[in-house]
Amino acid sequence: MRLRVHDVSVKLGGVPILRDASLAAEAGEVVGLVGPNGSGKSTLLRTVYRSLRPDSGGIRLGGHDVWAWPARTAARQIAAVLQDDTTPATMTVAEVVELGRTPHHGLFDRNGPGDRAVVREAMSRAGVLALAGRRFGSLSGGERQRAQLARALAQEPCLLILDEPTNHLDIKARFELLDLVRDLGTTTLAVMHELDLAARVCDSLVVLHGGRVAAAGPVLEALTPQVLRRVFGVHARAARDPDGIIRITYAARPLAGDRLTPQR
Ligand SMILES: Nc1ncnc2c1ncn2[C@@H]1O[C@H](COP(=O)(O)OP(=O)(O)OP(=O)(O)O)[C@@H](O)[C@H]1O
Repeated sequence: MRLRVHDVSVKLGGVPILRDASLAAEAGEVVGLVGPNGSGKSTLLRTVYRSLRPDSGGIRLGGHDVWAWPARTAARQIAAVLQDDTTPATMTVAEVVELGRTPHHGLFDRNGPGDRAVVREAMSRAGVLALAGRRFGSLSGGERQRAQLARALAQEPCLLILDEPTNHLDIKARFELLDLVRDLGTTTLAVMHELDLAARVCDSLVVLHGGRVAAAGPVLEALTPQVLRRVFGVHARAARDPDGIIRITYAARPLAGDRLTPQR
């Protein structure tokens, strides 16, 4: 489903955190939200998954105002995998993933055969089927991350929200998870810190800086040397290599060909 965030502004404690932030994700696209620490990425995500109502602007999913939906409708449409995880440690992985089915029926209704098949498939895709009987609290950081993703997949959402999805994952697991996200075909908005990984998985990027959108578009259009320097404070260049993979080269000094403001 197509996502539109238009002119979202948020103040927290009287301080402007987001200023007229807009972004778009077409149906099935993976859009990366990148920017330095404190630029407002998590705050913007919160307005989309309805944990924080924007002061102005709006969020539309498939043409519907997500803030006008009843909570249950929104829970069926939007799944979020977040860092601040409050999942009870005593629940098994299977029970955690089953929670993803709750918006599709009542909290106290039992899962039917259809639900159980969805849960099993979600665990299989996220690579946690072998952990189904393990207590959530006994999992490693990466295993928890995959269990949370399985719960989100079991929700069968139209929009997937990911906050630093590769945190805690080893390098192989990072690539596996990002390839899985790509293959889902679900509209996805993901906060990502590692620009190389964002470039690999995302159809387009939105660069936040001081609560405003500083650049947006296909990866190579968004991550220009100027944006990398002005927003992230690094000398770097993004380029597609002969394998078709976008790589980012970082340097201690300005790279040849960079246009720099003359130094006094
Ligand atoms: N309740 C609050 N009151 C005041 N300021 C807040 C509040 N919550 C967040 N902020 C501030 O809003 C700004 C944006 O925070 P946010 O978590 O959205 O940034 P971020 O880009 O996700 O950062 P990071 O990359 O470090 O996770 C930060 O300066 C943060 O300190």
